[in-house]
Amino acid sequence: MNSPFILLNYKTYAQGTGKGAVEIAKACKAVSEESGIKIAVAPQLPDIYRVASEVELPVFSQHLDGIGAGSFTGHVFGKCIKEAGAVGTLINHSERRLTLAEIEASLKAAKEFGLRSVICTNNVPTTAAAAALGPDYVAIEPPELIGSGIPVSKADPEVVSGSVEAVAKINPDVKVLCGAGISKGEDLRAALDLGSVGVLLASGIVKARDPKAALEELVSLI
Ligand SMILES: O=C[C@H](O)COP(=O)(O)O
Repeated sequence: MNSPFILLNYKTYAQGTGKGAVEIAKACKAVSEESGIKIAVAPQLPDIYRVASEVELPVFSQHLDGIGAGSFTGHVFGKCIKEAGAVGTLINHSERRLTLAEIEASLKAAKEFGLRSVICTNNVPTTAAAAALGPDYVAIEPPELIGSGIPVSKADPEVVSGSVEAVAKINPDVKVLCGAGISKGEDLRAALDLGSVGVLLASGIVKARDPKAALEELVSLI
């Protein structure tokens, strides 16, 4: 089996801001090396350069706009996050929703700048639609379970297995992540058993008293 992929989104949690962004990335690197499991982090945009410069770990952006160089004040430009050290980006996170046209434009920008793409979705039909666009990953996250501590892989296994099935029919090159409420080893194990290749998670690790110990527990059943 290929290594599962764990993508840790820092959101705007205070613990994952500034210096904390680097400390959590160091914990991720240590656990990735100990376990052999691929771990990447998505800090806030102004922390991308800092984290990527100080820790040898894949860094993702939390968002990317489908714009190019020019008159786009306040937008997130693919070239800029790439040069800051990002290797990929979330697109359409539940807390940063986009229109379908914007999702397609963001994905195009990600491809243009060689950034890996993770399109977030909220149910099986939107996962199917996202897969049709051809990102590297889709990440299925029922919004009601985000930050709840109730793992999607246990509370709503059908949305994960249904997404895996839908994506396999539409574009088998697209890999499926799942997220929302994932924090324990058994949640990750269940997510993989449902056919996803990994998880997108946040609060269970970023807000943990000891993020390294929480990560070690997360990968303990792999
Ligand atoms: O990007 C991460 C997801 O929104 C899941 O967040 P959570 O692990 O805090 O439920």
